[in-house]
Amino acid sequence: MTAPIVKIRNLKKSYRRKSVVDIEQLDIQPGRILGFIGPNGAGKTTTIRCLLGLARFQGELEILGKNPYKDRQELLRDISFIADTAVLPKWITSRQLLDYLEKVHPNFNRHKAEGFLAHTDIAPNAKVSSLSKGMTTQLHLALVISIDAKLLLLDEPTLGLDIIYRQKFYEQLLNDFFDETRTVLITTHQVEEIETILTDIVFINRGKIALNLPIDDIGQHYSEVVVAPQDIELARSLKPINERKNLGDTIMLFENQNPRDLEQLGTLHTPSLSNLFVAKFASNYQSLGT
Ligand SMILES: Nc1ncnc2c1ncn2[C@@H]1O[C@H](COP(=O)(O)OP(=O)(O)OP(=O)(O)O)[C@@H](O)[C@H]1O
Repeated sequence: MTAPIVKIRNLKKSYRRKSVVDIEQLDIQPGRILGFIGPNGAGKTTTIRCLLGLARFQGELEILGKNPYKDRQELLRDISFIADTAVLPKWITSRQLLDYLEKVHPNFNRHKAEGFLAHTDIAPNAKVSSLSKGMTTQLHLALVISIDAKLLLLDEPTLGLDIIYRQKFYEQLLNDFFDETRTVLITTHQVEEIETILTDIVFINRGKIALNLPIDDIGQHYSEVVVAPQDIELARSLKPINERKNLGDTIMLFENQNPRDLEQLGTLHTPSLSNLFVAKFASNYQSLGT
């Protein structure tokens, strides 16, 4: 096996003695697109800040064999990122941004960025202050995926973008950025949009990893069954982790249950990422009456 791009062992981060990240172990190999998914306040952004060397942490964290806090300067050649609070200076124009990055970043490909921007309405002389929120994000994304980085960290990258551009962005990410030498980590609450491009999912809840699986293995561990009315009590006895109603049907989601037992109850299918998310985290929201 090749060396992981990201290696985490006992990563801990607290704010005012409150533990917000506590990840025992996580390795991310090159050539993977990992969805880093969790409820609000789960610790996703804090973990990304640690990966970027922007926050001190306890434990072991290596990116390309280096410590992001100590070797930040060196690592920034190989890491590209967009933060959920992404801001660009208001006074700068799109062209000036390209000029700047070309000068300061050895791995920035101006030609590529211009190609991405050609598909938007952003004029080279447009100041950031004159762009809409979504256009600013488009500009930022075009810059970020034009950096020849080994690791791309995307924290809610498509926030504020319309649906067509969101789809286009993920297409570009796959076709024009991603290859087997690179790694992408994406956090988003719009899980259904990234489901088809992910190779792996990591669910994080209250700072801890709740699930870490290649996307193709979900079906080996999780099954959804539309349960026939007469079998509902029997199905409940197999302890589904979630039960929901859909147009009068009762659908139950099971974790690590024998498929032969489940087949007696109805047709099995692999749950979508959003249904799996709800099943795993609905208990966080019980106080909301869900
Ligand atoms: N600078 C800070 N000072 C104190 N607490 C913080 C700070 N940054 C984050 N936290 C706390 O750490 C926890 C994790 O926050 P984080 O932003 O990592 O969550 P998240 O998973 O990215 O959430 P969301 O999906 O809502 O963006 C939260 O309880 C948050 O209040």
